[in-house]
Amino acid sequence: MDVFRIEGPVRLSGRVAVNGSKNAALPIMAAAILAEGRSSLAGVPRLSDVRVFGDLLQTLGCRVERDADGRLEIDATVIDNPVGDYEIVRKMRASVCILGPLLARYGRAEVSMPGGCAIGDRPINLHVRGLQELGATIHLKNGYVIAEAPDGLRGASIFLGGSFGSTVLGTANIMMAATLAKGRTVIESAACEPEISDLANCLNEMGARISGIGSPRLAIEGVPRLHPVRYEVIPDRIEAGTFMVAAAITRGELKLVNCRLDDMMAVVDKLRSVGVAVEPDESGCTVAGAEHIRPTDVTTQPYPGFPTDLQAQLMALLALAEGNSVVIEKIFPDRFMHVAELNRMAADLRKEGPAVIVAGVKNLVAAPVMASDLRASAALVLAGMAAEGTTIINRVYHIDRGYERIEERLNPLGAKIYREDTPAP
Ligand SMILES: CC(=O)N[C@H]1[C@@H](OP(=O)(O)OP(=O)(O)OC[C@H]2O[C@@H](n3ccc(=O)[nH]c3=O)[C@H](O)[C@@H]2O)O[C@H](CO)[C@@H](O)[C@@H]1O
Ligand SMILES: C=C(OP(=O)(O)O)C(=O)O
Repeated sequence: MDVFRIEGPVRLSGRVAVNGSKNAALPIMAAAILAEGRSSLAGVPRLSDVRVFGDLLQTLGCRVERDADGRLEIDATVIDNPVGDYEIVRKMRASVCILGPLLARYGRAEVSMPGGCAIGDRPINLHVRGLQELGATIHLKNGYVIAEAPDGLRGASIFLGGSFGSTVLGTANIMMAATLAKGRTVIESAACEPEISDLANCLNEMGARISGIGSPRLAIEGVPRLHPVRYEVIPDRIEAGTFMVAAAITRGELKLVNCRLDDMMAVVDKLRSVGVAVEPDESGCTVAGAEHIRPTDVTTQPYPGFPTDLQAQLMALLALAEGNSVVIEKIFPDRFMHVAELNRMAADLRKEGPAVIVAGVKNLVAAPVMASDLRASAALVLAGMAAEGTTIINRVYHIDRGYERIEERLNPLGAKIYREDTPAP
């Protein structure tokens, strides 16, 4: 099993290109199911989540391969096994978004319930209810969601709100299903995340008729069929945010290219408020750390608020601020697995329900730590680059889910991150 050995502290400088977005690419890969034929996607990052999703599509009957230019080609001419197998689906939450497209194209889908994971409870009740409102019958058998619509789906008005805001993948699932439904669907309280807008734009390129893109009210006029697409996914705003914090926590300076600051207003605003300089330019921005980081309060929220997927990384930075900060997690109130690990590195963090009080310390100190989930692992890499000494991060397969060979991208900028193989215990 791979571990990271990180030597710190370092100061990063240089230019780094942000990859295509994982959380846009995965639902867009699912959208390829909706059209008979071969779709071609650019900007799909080479991540373990993408490989797993490709394996899932292949089990359905699709052919998935990279072409010579690195585009991901998905041939969905044949879908002959509309089953999302437990062994694959359990690895990744996004697998659940094959449910809507399979149901719409094939009239039936059996998809294993995605398990809970280290970031807390992750129900799919809103996905199920939305699909039922489109006319599907749904029941649970042996841990599988069995969804059927032999006579097709029909448009409906669907409300997707909850106390936490909306559901991102739930919006994706229902929007995809509705593209082939008879009549008009309106999704109220739809997720407004840029990844949902990217999916909607891709679906429209496939012949769908979706309006209200980027707003909480999506209207979808059903069409009889969609066609395959050539499409390029948007840059990953979470990877970009992670690189921004990397510049800040190492008091370095990074130029980010392929970065859409317009998708990151809350992040940029928060970083500026603690003293980090973010200067936009034609292809992205330059981010420069400060010798002194100011404390702040931050609450994670649905887009356009501060994203939960950057909460752990920001907390690593605030651990070094001059004073006390408060981090409140409103989307996944238990998403704090990084707290104990950062404390092992001499941070001073105290969890109080869905909040963490961060008492800034002068220095972090290297330690052996455990990666528990994707963004918690990213926070540990960031902390490791700032800490004095040798940090060992176990279970780095979590970080490979969402960051492509992160050590090979940070080391040319001055990081000292070494991937080492340790025998399983
Ligand atoms: C692959 C992908 O894109 N994952 C992202 C997606 O996850 P995902 O789409 O799974 O997250 P959701 O937006 O669905 O979850 C938001 C909140 O809604 C609740 N909920 C969700 C569905 C449901 O049927 N019932 C329900 O109660 C969840 O428990 C959570 O409290 O959005 C999250 C919130 O921005 C991000 O952290 C994840 O990185
Ligand atoms: C939580 C994440 O992904 P997933 O929803 O696939 O677990 C993430 O990208 O931060």
